Amino acid sequence: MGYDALLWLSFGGPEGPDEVMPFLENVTRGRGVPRERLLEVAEHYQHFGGVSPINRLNRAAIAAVEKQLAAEGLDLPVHFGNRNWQPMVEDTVATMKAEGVRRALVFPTSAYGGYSACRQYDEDIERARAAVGEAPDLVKLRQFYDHPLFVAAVADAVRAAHAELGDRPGIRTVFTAHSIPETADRGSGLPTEGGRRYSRQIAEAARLVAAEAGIAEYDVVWQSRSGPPQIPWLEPDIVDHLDVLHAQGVEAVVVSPIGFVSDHLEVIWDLDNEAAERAAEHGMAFARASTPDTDPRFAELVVELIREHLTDAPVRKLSDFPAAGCTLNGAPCAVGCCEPTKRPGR
Ligand SMILES: CC1=C(CCC(=O)O)c2cc3nc(cc4[nH]c(cc5[nH]c(cc1n2)c(C)c5CCC(=O)O)c(CCC(=O)O)c4C)C(CCC(=O)O)=C3C
Ligand SMILES: [Fe+2]
Repeated sequence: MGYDALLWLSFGGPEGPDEVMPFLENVTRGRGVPRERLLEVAEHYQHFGGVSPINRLNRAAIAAVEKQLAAEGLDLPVHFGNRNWQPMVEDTVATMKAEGVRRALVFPTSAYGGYSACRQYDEDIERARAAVGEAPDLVKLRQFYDHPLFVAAVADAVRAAHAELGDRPGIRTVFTAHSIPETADRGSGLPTEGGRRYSRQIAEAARLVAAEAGIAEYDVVWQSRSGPPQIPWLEPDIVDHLDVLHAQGVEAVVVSPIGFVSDHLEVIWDLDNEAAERAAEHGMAFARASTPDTDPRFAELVVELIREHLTDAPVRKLSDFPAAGCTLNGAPCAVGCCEPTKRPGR
């Protein structure tokens, strides 16, 4: 059961003003996102000099994982490729092939199931392999939203944000994730599960983190809605929700972007900017919990997911939902695909 590399597969983001529009065109190709929305989002990027932090954050997380691999005596070179911007995954897989990689594990930088968070990364794998020809076999690691290390890292970040607000009584904790179209959510996961894999996993992760952090009252809301306004997406939006909380007399909020692993542009714009501003308008105290990628447990988590595959270890997870996301060469998830005996590429 040999693997000779790890492919770190992420979303990608621009690294200069001229890269913003071509990046956005890659993201939204054929997805019916209105032009006005694109221009508005381009403004968010230009506000930061056209540079998304996402590539830098991925490189830093990769460096931490490389250290952890070395510390655990695992010889697995890490290659970085993106869906939407350089380094493009097609180029990365071509390099891997040229370097003689025959079989690699893939870590996608999303903890969840659903189309945008999981299935689209399978499509990226398929596209990249097709572009290269006689490509290495690529085995994707599972979804990790309910892994104890993920839950612990997010819970500590939530605790730290509460401490920032002075641990006063009456702080409301609000978990947020990227909104997706209602139809995409309903259609996510195996039909036998009843759909809504994405929003159910988000709700489950929020429940686990709240329990770990000792928080009784919390909300799960959505952010960064895109697409034409007449199409329903998951609601409520975080900014609207702050109005509701204010009307209820809530005076302090901790916002945890549980749907993301890093402080990329959607986090720093939609939360640190828009949501924080709305909270300030209402005179509400606001603290945003950090994302888990900079926590040492994140690198440990990635290496533990790798070890599951290398050693046929059982999955370590806190929810009762079936583990999912392990696929070979971009095939869709199958029932029980992450059980040790059914894992692809054994
Ligand atoms: C579920 C989900 C995640 C979490 C899972 C994961 O992390 O993979 C995620 C992550 C991200 N989304 C990102 C950026 C964007 N997402 C967009 C558009 C969309 N996202 C969607 C969903 C998600 N997105 C959807 C259903 C659309 C509509 C168009 C389509 O169906 O594709 C658009 C287009 C403009 C707009 O309309 O907002 C942009 C620029 C960045 C990078 C930020 C940076 O640059 O730092 C990251 C990490
Ligand atoms: Fe997105």
